[in-house]
Amino acid sequence: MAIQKKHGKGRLDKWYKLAKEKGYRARAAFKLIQLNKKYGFLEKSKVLLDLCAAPGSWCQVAAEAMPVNSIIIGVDLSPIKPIPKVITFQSDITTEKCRATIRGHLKTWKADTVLHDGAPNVGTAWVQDSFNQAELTLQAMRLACDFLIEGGTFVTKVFRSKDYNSLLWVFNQLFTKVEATKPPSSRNVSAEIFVVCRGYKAPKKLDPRFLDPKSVFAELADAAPNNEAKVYNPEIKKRKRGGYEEGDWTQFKELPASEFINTTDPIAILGQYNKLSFEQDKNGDVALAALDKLPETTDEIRVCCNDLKVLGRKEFKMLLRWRLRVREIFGFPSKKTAAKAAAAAEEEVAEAEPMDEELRIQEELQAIKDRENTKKKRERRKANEQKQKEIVRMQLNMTAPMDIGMEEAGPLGEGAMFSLKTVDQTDSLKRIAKGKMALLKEDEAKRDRDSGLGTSPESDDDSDEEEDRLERELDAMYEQYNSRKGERDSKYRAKRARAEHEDGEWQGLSADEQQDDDSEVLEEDSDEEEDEDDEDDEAAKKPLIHDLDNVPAGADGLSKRATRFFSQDIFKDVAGLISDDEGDEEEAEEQRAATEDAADIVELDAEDSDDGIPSLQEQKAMIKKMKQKQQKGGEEDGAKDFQVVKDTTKEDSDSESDWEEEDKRKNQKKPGELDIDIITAEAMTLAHELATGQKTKYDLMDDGFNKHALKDRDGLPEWFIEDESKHDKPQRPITKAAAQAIKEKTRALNARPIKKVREAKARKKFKAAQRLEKLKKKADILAADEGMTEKEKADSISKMKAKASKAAPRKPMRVVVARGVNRGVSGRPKGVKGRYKMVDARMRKEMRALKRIASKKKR
Ligand SMILES: C[S@@+](CC[C@H](N)C(=O)[O-])C[C@H]1O[C@@H](n2cnc3c(N)ncnc32)[C@H](O)[C@@H]1O
Repeated sequence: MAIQKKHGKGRLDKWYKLAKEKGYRARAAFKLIQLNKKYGFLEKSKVLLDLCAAPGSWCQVAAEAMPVNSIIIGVDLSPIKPIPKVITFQSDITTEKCRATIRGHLKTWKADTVLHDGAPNVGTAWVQDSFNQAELTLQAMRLACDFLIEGGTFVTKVFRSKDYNSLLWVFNQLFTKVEATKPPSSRNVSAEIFVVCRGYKAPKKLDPRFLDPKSVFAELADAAPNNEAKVYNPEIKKRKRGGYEEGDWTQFKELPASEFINTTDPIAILGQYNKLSFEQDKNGDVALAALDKLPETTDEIRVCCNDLKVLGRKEFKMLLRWRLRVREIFGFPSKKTAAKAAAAAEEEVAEAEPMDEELRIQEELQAIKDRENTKKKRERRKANEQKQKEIVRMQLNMTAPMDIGMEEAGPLGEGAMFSLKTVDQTDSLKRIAKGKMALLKEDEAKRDRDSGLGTSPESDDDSDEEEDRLERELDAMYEQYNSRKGERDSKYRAKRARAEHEDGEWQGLSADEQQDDDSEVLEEDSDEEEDEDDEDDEAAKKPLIHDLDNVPAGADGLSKRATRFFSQDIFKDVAGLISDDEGDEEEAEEQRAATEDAADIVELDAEDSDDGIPSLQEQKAMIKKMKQKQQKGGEEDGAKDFQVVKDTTKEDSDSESDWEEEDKRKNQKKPGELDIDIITAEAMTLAHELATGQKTKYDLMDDGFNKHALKDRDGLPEWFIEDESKHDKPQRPITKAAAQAIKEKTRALNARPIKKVREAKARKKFKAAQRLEKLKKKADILAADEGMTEKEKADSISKMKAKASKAAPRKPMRVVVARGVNRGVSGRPKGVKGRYKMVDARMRKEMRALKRIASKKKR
């Protein structure tokens, strides 16, 4: 039976064909080629371990790319056909036997790179089917940890699943750089993604939990429910995709209201339960009965307690306030009473053991100082809160900056709320990005919650303060929610940053922004932090914020912005722009002269913006200068090498190239006008978007960075390049109007006669001119003839004119029937001169019949 080829998912795609053509055993080879192109780990490796290597295309690629005499070991459940320069064996990578075999092959060597492209369910040992991909990856990493050299690279395939983040977290603990990427040859429909982990930390002792699937994958699944969010932000309801919580199969949860009063964690109750009930049997809980009778337990409170799940922020606050009041009535320890008790105890101690006079004064002073400090702190906090509120009001155009004294310090001034002072070092920023801040905040929040809502004796003291705090937290959470919502959209974020940038006020990323950007990187343990490598230390010393204003102007007189722009690599070879320090003196002198002229123009508006890109005027000025210089240079060079001669061919063809002349005249640009012709609908759409301000130059720059930007086509076959060229560009939008405009333009172009017709017309014109010339000469001779009367002369001239203007009669078309010797003849049939038309007998008959019918109808 013929082997049936798989066509699902477009299995036989271009990568498949290319793999066949290049002799790779699987299309997967290109994934490794592309990963290596990006990260370049193969060329640097001398020892490589390929886990799950069958059929062996990765080994083939490794053998090609790694230095000669490298050691390559491939292992798989399935057998691997021998590959030159590669050691292969059949084994299960999750077994001890496999580890021992690898050790036997490697001896004392360590691997520079470990590859893993394993996928369960595809091997021959179906016992392994239950093993899921994430666990297999963890097993592969276990082997990597055993055999990798310090600083080594581990490349693994991972599937985007719920375990993905857990795996990334583990990778981050063990490697200094972890990046996830999807090479172009990986099918878009596949959930696979490749993680390249570089810089193996090679810890002396590895916590076994890192490699234990149970602890790695369980950790995140059992995250504590965020009751605070439920209570403080009840409007945002998250669906629980996992269904019921483990071991808790009841949907509706009820609790006696007295428990809510007693509890030390009211937030948890409000977040978890559906109802706080006042109902009970006779002789039930006395506290609940008393609570039921209290005047504070109003009808409103009862209604709220009846269904906690429908409550909003306001109602939750009301319940919390009610709890505090009831606790006071019931005589629960509060902040005030606890403070009093503490003071009394202190006094008692003081009485019992009278202090030395000096010590006492000192302590008193200290106490006064402490009191003052706390008072100041409170005031500062209040002022800050006030300021924040004012800022929000200002953003809503409700107040002016002077109302809150912002005109002096500015929003980033000293002591300002959004000052970047705290994150001006890369390490601080990294810490924040890695989630330290989040942990800290969470801890603080937890502490606040514990102390603020009843756990500590202080908490119940001052209900006003409590309310204030609640209010603040609720406001802050709402603010956070709003800003997160906006910032989740990267486009919005980029736009906002750009807007700030353009205003010249943007001074880096805020901690929050950075945190959001790196949200995929999980928090690190503080112990691990100490393990940060030298590279990080070095980076930490580098300041994060550079003062762009203090960058000195270029020595060549260009503005800072222009200097930075023209110092890019692409301008390296352009003479006359930026002189090379090491270049020869004369050349530098010449170039300086040219750039100085350009700088005069460029300097005008370059000063006030610092985005590193010259404005359009600057660029135009530079281009103009460059052109002038090139022209000048060209003329000079030309004068040296060539002799300028008159173009005689031009004269001859003058009459024939009238069309071209006309075209040129039409297309001639005014001085300073750019030579741009919009010929595609995409370009037209883009031009329109630019003109109407829907797109900016920054958007264009952003668009330039896409997955097609850095494609290399060296060594690829023609058919592949041809196929690629159809799809390897970003799909730009086209508007209906732009497409229509281009259609019109093409139609107008098509309406113009083609070159041959133009030439024929020109020839005709030329001949007519010749005839006219002849006629003129004859007319002159006639006019000079003295034997003719004036009338005779006039008649002869008009006859000559009529004759000249009369077109030569067209020779009739000859119809040649494709029969006999003429059957199947291509080109002119033998013995036929002049215009002809080949017809077959049937066609001639049909044409005659048609004529007959037409003439009959006329009659
Ligand atoms: C996608 S293929 C690898 C392709 C390979 N990278 C190449 O370039 O040819 C996945 C391989 O993982 C192997 N595999 C799955 N579970 C394994 C295990 N527990 N031990 C060893 N190999 C395993 C399968 O046998 C299969 O050959």
